[in-house]
Amino acid sequence: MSLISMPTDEQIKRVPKALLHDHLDGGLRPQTIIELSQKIGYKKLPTQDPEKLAIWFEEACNSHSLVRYLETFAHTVAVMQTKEAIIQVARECAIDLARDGVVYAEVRGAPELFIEQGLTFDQVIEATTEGYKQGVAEAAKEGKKIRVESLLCGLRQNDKSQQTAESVVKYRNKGVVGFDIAGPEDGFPPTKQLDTFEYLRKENAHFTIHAGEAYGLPSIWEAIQICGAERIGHGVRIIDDIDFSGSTPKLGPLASYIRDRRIPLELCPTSNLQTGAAKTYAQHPIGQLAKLRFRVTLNTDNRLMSNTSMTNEMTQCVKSFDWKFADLQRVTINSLKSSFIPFEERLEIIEKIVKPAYAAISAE
Ligand SMILES: O=c1[nH]cnc2c1ncn2[C@@H]1O[C@H](CO)[C@@H](O)[C@H]1O
Ligand SMILES: [Zn+2]
Repeated sequence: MSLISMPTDEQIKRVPKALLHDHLDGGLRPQTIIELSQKIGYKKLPTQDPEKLAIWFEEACNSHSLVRYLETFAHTVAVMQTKEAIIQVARECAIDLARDGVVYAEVRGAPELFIEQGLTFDQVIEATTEGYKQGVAEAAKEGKKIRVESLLCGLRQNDKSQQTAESVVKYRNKGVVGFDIAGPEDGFPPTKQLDTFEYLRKENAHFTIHAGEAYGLPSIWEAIQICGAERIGHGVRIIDDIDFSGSTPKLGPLASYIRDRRIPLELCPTSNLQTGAAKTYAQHPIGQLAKLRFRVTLNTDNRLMSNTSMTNEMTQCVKSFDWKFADLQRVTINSLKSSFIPFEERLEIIEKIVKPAYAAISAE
């Protein structure tokens, strides 16, 4: 067997994975939500049964509407208002990712969502970093090596992005590697917060922008050409700028720019099925975009809301698009190349961890 062979389900579980787009408040364990809600007397959960709660989140998110999808975060955010709760959620996040075979993760969260009961931005950020540190140490005891870094999100519909961006600069090299802007896309263009992106560029800080998920090409164009995003969160609708009517696909100017400049797309297929950008996994543009050699990365977005994992996303890609070990390795290396950590540290993970493991597992 070799890199051009098809991995088994069990091998997919074991191959190293890298993740650039995962929301901290979208990945809680259902059991933890229930425990934390009982501790603080939060009464609005639809059920106290962890299995039923998991199903409730997934079904509530299958609405084909990003706005409805985002409403479910009210419950996770409600139980993450203390240092202890944030540490627990972040710790479990690192452990769960490590058990899923993830060796490098950039996990994002919006500090402004966790200050309802008096925490400061600094306390939220430090609790998150502490949680990852504890989770990484616990995973190491299980023999699983993972590195987790934070991205801080501003929200498109609010006005706290500048403060968040300043925190990204303050905590650079102290657990935080970049900025993102999330929230409802339609009606809240990122250009409304242009000053913040200009500030980040002046500070040489890294940032990505959610774009081209619920809204089309103009949103992607704005994120890249006006705001200066290094990566695109989702970006799935770039497919609208590719003409598939002839014998070979023809890229429009924006699609060409993104592919040829190697701008990373943080694709999250299962999440898109829920919010409506594609009907089935097999019809999701990731298959075509990977074939056309865009800088495609594979991500979970919200493991709780989408009932997914990196193993599941990889399994679906193998089933839907006949991906081989080489394709899984390519998206993993793409993620590492596109990560916001220093270049030599990306290379080290690629050369010392990813490539040797793919070579060994694919040779079994
Ligand atoms: O797919 C998405 N698109 C846009 N915003 C999202 C998505 N998933 C989560 N969030 C938003 O990001 C916040 C910080 O983590 C979440 O609270 C949610 O409101
Ligand atoms: Zn997202």
